[in-house]
Amino acid sequence: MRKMLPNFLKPEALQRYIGIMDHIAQRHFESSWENQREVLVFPLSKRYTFWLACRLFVSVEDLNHVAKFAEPFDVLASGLISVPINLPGTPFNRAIKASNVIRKELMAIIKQRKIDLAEGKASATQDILSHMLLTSDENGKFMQELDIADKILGLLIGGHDTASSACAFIVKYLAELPEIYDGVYKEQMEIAKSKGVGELLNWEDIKKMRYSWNVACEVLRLAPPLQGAFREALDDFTFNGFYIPKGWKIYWCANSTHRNPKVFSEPLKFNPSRFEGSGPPPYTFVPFGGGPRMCPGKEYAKLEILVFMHHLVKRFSWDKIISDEKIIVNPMPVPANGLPVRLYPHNKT
Ligand code: HEM
Repeated sequence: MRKMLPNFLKPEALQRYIGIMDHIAQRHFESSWENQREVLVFPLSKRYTFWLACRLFVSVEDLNHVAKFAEPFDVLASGLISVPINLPGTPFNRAIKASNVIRKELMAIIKQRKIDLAEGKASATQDILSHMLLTSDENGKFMQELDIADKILGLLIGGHDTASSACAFIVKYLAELPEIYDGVYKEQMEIAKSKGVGELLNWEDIKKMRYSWNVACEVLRLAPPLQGAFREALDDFTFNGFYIPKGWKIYWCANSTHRNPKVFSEPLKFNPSRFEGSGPPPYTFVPFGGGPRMCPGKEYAKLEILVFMHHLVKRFSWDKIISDEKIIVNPMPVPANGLPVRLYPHNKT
């Protein structure tokens, strides 16, 4: 299944979802940002990415239904990195119970979808669930319902706090760097102005968002949502004078890799031009990991981040309410106070 995941999340498969992302982003900004003088960015960016995931993975769009997932999901997320003691009341135990609630809800959706597909009431391309139900592996075998529920749960977990952390940090850096904000604003307004009334974003528009993506990459370099991951040494080797025996677990770290001055001159300086042309050499910029276990959600994340940036800068400029807000890492980097900002709508300034 790990081999099949990229099939559901590769750019060709995701292109058809850009319009839906645009539509959900529009509804999100209308309901949660517009007509507000101040907002708390981090909870809102989480709401945006979770709503998108519910819609794109399993066609759950109604906010009451989204909330049915969101509540147990928060419990699950807070128990993900916890002491694995399965006793009543422990975060680990609560996370297991919450994952069972979500799995049950997903199973009901999957069963209903199978019926709807058979009766022609659901479409093969409406979301990733339909795609999974209708795709077989190289031996013609289809996935079991429980397997699909687990894969979707895995995608929800993988994509939950990561992309929302990236969106929140984009808001932070754009507030701090007006000239970078101007570049993103100019690029996104050119795209916005080229669209007819009610016309949704498409793949061609995404391809024009080059500068915005360079900015997002620079944010991911300086504030990678995942700090790293484990690998196992397949053979004995020596690194920087340290002998590592076969079988040892090794932790690779995105933060220190991204601040290597031999690759990124003035590593603490925000400079999106590092990503122009062919960008940094392989394995030096690793917010999504690398090698065979690289994040399968990379392209999906890219689309949701760019659609977020489009809607954000098209509507507002903003400034931070707490100029020196601290960043805590738990386990993702998050602004300690949730990043409160003051909004300045373009049409009212
Ligand atoms: C900015 C957003 C994201 C970042 C920075 C990120 C980063 C990562 C990283 C560093 C890994 C570990 C890769 C490795 O070990 O080499 C990973 C794994 C994973 N990610 Fe993402 N991710 C993001 C968004 C997403 C999204 C949106 C999804 C789902 C649609 C997703 C699904 C997954 C899954 C399922 C894995 C586990 C893959 C495996 O174990 O083989 N991620 N991600």
